[in-house]
Amino acid sequence: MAMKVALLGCGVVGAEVVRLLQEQADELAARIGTPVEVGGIAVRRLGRARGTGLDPELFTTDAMALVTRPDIDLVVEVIGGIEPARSLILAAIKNGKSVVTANKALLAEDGAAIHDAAREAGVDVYYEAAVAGAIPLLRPLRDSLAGDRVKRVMGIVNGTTNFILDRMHTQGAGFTESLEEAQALGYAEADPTADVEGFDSAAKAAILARLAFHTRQVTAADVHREGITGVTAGDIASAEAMGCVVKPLAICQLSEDGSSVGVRVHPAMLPREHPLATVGGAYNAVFVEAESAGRLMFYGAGAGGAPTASAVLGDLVAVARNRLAGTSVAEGGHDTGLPVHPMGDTVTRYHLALDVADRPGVLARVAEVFAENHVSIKNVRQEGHGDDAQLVLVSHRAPDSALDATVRRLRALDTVRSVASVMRVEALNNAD
Ligand SMILES: NC(=O)C1=CN([C@@H]2O[C@H](COP(=O)(O)OP(=O)(O)OC[C@H]3O[C@@H](n4cnc5c(N)ncnc54)[C@H](O)[C@@H]3O)[C@@H](O)[C@H]2O)C=CC1
Ligand SMILES: N[C@@H](CC=O)C(=O)O
Ligand code: NA
Repeated sequence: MAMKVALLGCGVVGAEVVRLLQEQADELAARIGTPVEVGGIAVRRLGRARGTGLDPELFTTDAMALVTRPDIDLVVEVIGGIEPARSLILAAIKNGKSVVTANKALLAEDGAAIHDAAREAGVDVYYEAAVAGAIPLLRPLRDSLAGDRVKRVMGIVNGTTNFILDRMHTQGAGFTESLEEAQALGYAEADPTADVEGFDSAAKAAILARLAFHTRQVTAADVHREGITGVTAGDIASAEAMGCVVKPLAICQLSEDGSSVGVRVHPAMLPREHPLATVGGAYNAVFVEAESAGRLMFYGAGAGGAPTASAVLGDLVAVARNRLAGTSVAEGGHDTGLPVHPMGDTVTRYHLALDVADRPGVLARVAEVFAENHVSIKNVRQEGHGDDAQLVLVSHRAPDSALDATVRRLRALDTVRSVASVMRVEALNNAD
């Protein structure tokens, strides 16, 4: 007997899911062991010719009636946002349906409750598309690395912001035009503030931290978040002068004593030789460092309709197979309870460009401020002279709170006309 799928949402991702379900119907049936049939599609408005080739009778605006229909086996949620997605997913679970979703915002906020409900109902909730689109990342973290100890996950998990910064570096393009291009290509969220202010990456980082460190204690609200709207042409130029590129990073890291985790999202400078520095366009890439496995890198399309639909279909096959086998994969049952530590306790490295008065004693005074805050300087160089003098400094690793205090103190110095650029610097080798 065919498995019936209810699709919630038919936008950028949903339309591609429908296309693939139709085009690959025979392969999917062979791989699952039974055909998959679209049982209904919930949309916001009826009446548009959707070009799906499907019977118009399949479209409905009553998503709740669709997810609770007795003949539906699997629900694919690609509406996005918190409500009504949460109520629809919980209703589907309660009614014994397995769920596939691409909704990072919801999972980051309420993942624990959704997994609890799924465990209780004996159904699956799979969400590979929610982080880094097409890239197989969540199932490798959940399953393949289940026997290892993950120490750090660091990556580019937002295609829109990587696309914008890449355009700024390679074409000198402006922020607004690059964002519009990313929107036209289907990479951006419905509200692109989610991308450019780091909310999307923060949700993904929370999901990654929970899976990597087996803790239920991380939600998007716990993630230190800085968007890319403050990145200036000056930052880009400063990065290039140092042989670096600016990348939108998400970093989840176990503390040195293993008692807490740091989870942060912010733009950072990366040396050009860093593997993440070469990840251009809307591509995503994620580094995972585990005790026994060492360094692993996952790379591919992190956004866009077809790549995201590929991950949705992969999950659909997995949950359909589980259902046929009468089994489900419970997630989130074990909680290490690891809490998130404040950003100030995270050890980072800063790059600073200071517009200064070019006169004797200025460098000494700047160095003094670093020393007063127990921050060691890795290197310093002066560019220009007279009224155009700029001091460019890179610190050694120090608690973020000490680096932040250093910058605040420097801003107050008479000899520092302005702080032209402040950005964290990440490196492969974390020893210095
Ligand atoms: N576009 C991308 O590259 C990626 C998107 N995602 C996620 O996939 C999900 C969908 O994203 P997109 O397809 O890009 O968004 P979209 O905005 O293109 O599509 C969402 C669709 O849901 C419909 N919708 C809204 N409320 C509804 C309701 N109550 N009932 C039925 N339909 C409703 C909207 O009318 C729209 O057509 C989001 O959770 C997003 O974060 C994940 C990875 C990549
Ligand atoms: N808006 C997101 C889409 C994928 O999650 C992005 O740009 O990465
Ligand atoms: Na993925």
